[in-house]
Amino acid sequence: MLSTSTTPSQRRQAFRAGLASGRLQVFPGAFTPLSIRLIEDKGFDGAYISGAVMAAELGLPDIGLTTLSEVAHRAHQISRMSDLPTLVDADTGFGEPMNVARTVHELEDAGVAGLHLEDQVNPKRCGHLDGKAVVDLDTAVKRIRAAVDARRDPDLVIMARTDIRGVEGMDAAIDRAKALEAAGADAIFPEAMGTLAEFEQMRKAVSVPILANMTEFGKSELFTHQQLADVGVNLVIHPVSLLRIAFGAIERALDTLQSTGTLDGEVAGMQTRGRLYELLDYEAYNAFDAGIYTYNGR
Ligand SMILES: C[C@](O)(C(=O)O)[C@H](CC(=O)O)C(=O)O
Ligand SMILES: [Mg+2]
Repeated sequence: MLSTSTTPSQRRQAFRAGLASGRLQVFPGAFTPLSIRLIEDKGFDGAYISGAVMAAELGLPDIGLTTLSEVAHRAHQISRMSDLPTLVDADTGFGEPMNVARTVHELEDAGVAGLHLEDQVNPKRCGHLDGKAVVDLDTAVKRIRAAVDARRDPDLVIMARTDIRGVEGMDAAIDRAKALEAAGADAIFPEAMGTLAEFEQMRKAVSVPILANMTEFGKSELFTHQQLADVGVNLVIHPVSLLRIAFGAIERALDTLQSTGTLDGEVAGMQTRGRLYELLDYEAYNAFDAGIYTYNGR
């Protein structure tokens, strides 16, 4: 009721244990605080908080327009509603190394279990689009060092994302990933890998956990969890999927409403009031009220 029963530190430890478990961790993207309740209810290991989704929900493209305050606020709203560890997209860290340090503090305070910082230049782009540019190695390393040094909770997972594969190719991606690991990154997010063999190559090149981004309409095929586990990937995200699924359904329903004048035919596919209340733990609120208002201590 009201919020999670665990502390951020417990959720960070759970995230680290999951990454070290040898079992693929599956993090669907929670696009709202309510959706993390559903992800938790279905038994997933954690939830991803996507920058692309956050921007889209504000009606903005994912080109670095969202602010640290907006991201931290949303990350807090989502992270506080479940016991699952959350991994948040911190884009390029919102500025220079000192800004990156502040980003880490804000996101730590927001209760996330981990965050990733990427090596794109500002303004950044979706990692699966063409026309991206990356910063030089020194700048990329300084971002990660600043984040690692700023962290107050040693269990906060600092993940380094490299977008260099789509710009300079796989050899450059391997070199950069190694350098980011050496700079203190706890995990590597190799963006826009083309094939399973590339994931495998990356897995062999670094000793920290690696992430696979199974975003739709991107550069990677949508590999199954089994395929990813088989090449040693430690964590998979489905970052924008729930938003795409919801908006696909919403658009179809709006068309139906427009053409038929009723949503009666859509009700069977809707989440019921009962299921919504279950996710909200409505019962517990009733019980709380009953406990307070029926109290007769005299
Ligand atoms: C993972 C990602 O950074 C995100 O913000 O969710 C995006 C996802 C997308 O735009 O499909 C990305 O750059 O891959
Ligand atoms: Mg992003």
